[in-house]
Amino acid sequence: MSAPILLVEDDISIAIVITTALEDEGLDVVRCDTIEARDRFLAKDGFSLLLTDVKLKDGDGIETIGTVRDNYPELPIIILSAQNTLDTAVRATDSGAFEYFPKPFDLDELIRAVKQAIGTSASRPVPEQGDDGMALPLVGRSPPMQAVYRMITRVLRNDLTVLVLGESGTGKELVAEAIHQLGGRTSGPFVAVNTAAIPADLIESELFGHEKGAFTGAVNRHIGKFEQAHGGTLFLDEIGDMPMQAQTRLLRALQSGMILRVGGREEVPFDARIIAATNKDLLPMIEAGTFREDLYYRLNVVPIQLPPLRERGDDIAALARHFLAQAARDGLPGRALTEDAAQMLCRQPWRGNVRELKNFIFRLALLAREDVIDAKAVRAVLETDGYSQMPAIAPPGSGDTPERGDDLSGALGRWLAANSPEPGEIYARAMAAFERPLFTHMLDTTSGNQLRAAQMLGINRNTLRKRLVELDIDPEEFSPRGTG
Ligand SMILES: Nc1ncnc2c1ncn2[C@@H]1O[C@H](COP(=O)(O)OP(=O)(O)OP(=O)(O)O)[C@@H](O)[C@H]1O
Repeated sequence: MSAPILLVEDDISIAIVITTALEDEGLDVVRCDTIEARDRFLAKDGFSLLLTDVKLKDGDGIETIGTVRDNYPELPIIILSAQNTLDTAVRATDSGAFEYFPKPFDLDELIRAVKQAIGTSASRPVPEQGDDGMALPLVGRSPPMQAVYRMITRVLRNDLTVLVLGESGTGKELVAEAIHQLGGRTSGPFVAVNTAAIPADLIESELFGHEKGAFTGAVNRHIGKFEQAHGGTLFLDEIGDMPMQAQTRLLRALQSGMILRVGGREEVPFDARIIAATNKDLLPMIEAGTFREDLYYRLNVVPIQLPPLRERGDDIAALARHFLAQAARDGLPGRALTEDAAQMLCRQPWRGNVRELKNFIFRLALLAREDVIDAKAVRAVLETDGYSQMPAIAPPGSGDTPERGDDLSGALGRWLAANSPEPGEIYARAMAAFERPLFTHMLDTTSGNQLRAAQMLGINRNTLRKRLVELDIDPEEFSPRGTG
């Protein structure tokens, strides 16, 4: 069960309604009605979410959000307000809140936002959206993914054009599907076009359709993707690979809200939300003249940047377990993962991002000999796959970490000269060299209290716990009991 939600609300009837609704969803709620009490609770215990009113007896809930964000950077915040003004909305959004709900609000919507913010909807396979039963498996609660969810919630109630950016396999299409299914166009179709996979001479006819006789082979009228997506969402994947001529036509369509079928005489209006995606860096392409600048600005109304998997290591174990469950639903043997096995997966580089991890997990489910997959079983499949495994993080005193009086650049110089650790492993080794003295110092200061150490560091308690295991640091050694 996740940590409780802290609700700060001084209208007792609203507080009861919200608490009851959240508890009915199996969520734990702690309630208070002042900023002073809020800060006291936050300092005392870990919470999964702060749900706060604006006008409180002892101050303004938004004005003080900055301090909360500084002290608890990973805590998602949802603001509720009776001051239903644009100014409050802007201040709430600027404060970095995950979501803002003017009162009176729709309770179901609030619950949905709460679940999204704390990641429960993301960590379960979620088939609850969409009548066709299609799941929205956006797994991951790491801070970069929380930022992605925040952006997604901001575009659900409008039809703004979204540009999803990120390396291949980071989940761009999944984000587009999530926007479609959670937003207001779910009764219409979700039409995805991979512009890189269509031959250049066919792309305009694919997107905009063609009239009978428009070109040799056009024996019938063809309805293009823009029209097929009527009432729904058109997802233009790999937009960076679109030929120039098609870019021009696309720009014209976006500007006018009308399309012209190839060989057609009259423009027809289209009604589709446009979400585009690319794994390319479009700015150098604009410089090089291969991507239209005006089209870029048309598409880039709301950019959503998906982080590579290596920047959200915290999500790897959850994703791995999610894919094991998916593999079991797909008919592969049901498997579980030990903590050691999950840690080993977290140390892999996953250059192909979530897609690569997913493929690996499916192979693992197929090839493992036992139902419970341990680190040895993971290693065996990694080796058959020819993965170059990241070495274990250097234990203290191995001679491979910066020595006392030596700075990190000194150690880096030595590593580079000796080619050890190997390229590709330097970041992990440098992080270990930096984190080890940092964490031991903080544990020393807090007598081994991990929660306090994590709060002082401004990182999540679970992140600290995970890194301590990886670095083989035993917090017990710093507790008064451990030293005795
Ligand atoms: N956060 C996530 N939770 C669960 N599954 C995910 C997540 N992100 C990606 N996946 C899965 O990983 C695979 C790759 O995702 P997707 O196709 O959306 O990536 P992409 O960024 O669009 O890739 P490309 O740029 O190559 O088209 C899919 O099977 C998708 O379901």
